[in-house]
Amino acid sequence: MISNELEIEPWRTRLLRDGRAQVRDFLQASAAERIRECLEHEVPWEVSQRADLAMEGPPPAPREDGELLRAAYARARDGFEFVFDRYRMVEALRDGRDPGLLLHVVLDFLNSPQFIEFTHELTGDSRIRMVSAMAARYRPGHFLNMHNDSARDEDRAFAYVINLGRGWQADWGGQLQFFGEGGDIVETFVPHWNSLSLFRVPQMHQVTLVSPWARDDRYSIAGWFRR
Ligand SMILES: O=C(O)CCC(=O)C(=O)O
Ligand SMILES: [Fe+2]
Repeated sequence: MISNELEIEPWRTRLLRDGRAQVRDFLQASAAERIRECLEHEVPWEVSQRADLAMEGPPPAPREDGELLRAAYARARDGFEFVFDRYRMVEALRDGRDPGLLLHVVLDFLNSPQFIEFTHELTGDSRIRMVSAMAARYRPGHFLNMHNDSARDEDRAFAYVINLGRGWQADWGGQLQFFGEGGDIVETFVPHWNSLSLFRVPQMHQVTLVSPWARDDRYSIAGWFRR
């Protein structure tokens, strides 16, 4: 599933130095295509908002989500907020939902001895023992504002994002951005097709609003390498 051409050493050095890196052409091209097909046509998406606002059923259609977005933007004035569509891969596999969905195979692969060994080599952290995963779809107007990924009940070593939006351009929004001490943006990762964004946790970051003129949705599989 991972590209045979991937060189690990340069990325490991970069991660040690900067605490973040973006690897291009991460998956084998055919795997990236097949997973993207699954994300686009087979996944039963749900709206992801803050837990206290849980919404039942599928997300509203693009032109019918104005009210949901306006309410989220209003709440975002007061603090941490996000809206995007998600599919909780770990829970779905555990609960036996959606049999035959390719994402189940992906989750098993991410937790195979072979992939866990790869996370050790890539990050230099040999205490990583599992990989969590969720699929995400950011449509125009979706966003995830500033947060640091720390969690009380999980030992998250690194966050990862496999980006599967096609031909993503820097002016489509949906950028993964990192904040420095002074509140400036210190690095931006454009979610290029089939790239792997990787960063040490905790670290302040955001996903900027996806533009109305984006010609694709920002699809991804993301989660944490956990100890
Ligand atoms: O999609 C991304 O680039 C980052 C997502 C993220 O920060 C998260 O899900 O916590
Ligand atoms: Fe995050």
